[in-house]
Amino acid sequence: RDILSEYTVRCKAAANLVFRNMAKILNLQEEHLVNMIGENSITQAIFNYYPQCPRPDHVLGLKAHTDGSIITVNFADAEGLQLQRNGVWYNVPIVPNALIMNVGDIMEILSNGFFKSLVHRVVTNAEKERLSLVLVYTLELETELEPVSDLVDDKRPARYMKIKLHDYMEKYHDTYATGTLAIDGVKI
Ligand SMILES: O=C(O)CCC(=O)C(=O)O
Ligand SMILES: [Fe+2]
Repeated sequence: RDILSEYTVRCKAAANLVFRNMAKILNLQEEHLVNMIGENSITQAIFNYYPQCPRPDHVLGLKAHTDGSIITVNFADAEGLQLQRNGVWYNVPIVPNALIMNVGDIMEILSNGFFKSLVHRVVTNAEKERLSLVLVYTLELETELEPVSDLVDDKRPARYMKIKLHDYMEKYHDTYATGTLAIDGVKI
């Protein structure tokens, strides 16, 4: 428990570094996202265990989805994670001592679509079991989600409707079950 606690504190520092750089890319004040997220941030730690599977051609470890997070930080002990780009699946390599970070739905909404939530999945492996520790950075469920006002103007109107995170997560779980993407349901 102590190790996990220390790990989350250290990853928060890494996540904040990413939020500062994302803010810069968006031409916002460097601390804009850190401050905004800091006020009501929640971190969830999820362990995923994928046993060896004799039929990887028939069985997925985790089906295609985006994360309902701001960003997700993933530490895995083997390959298996795949990301989708332009309809093609790519393996995410394991780089020693490196973490995998991906943008989630909340960041796509906050950034008014500048950053896109990553479609990803996990494939199974006949020879190896696999373990991943996923840190999901999210917000209090009462948070009203909408694009950052500085990123909305006449030239680039809001591309996502305002929605309470609680209601968004309900859509998220429903669409996860049906295999569609919740983010598509809040686009204007
Ligand atoms: O196991 C992994 O590497 C990814 C897990 C994942 O995508 C998730 O928990 O949302
Ligand atoms: Fe995921």
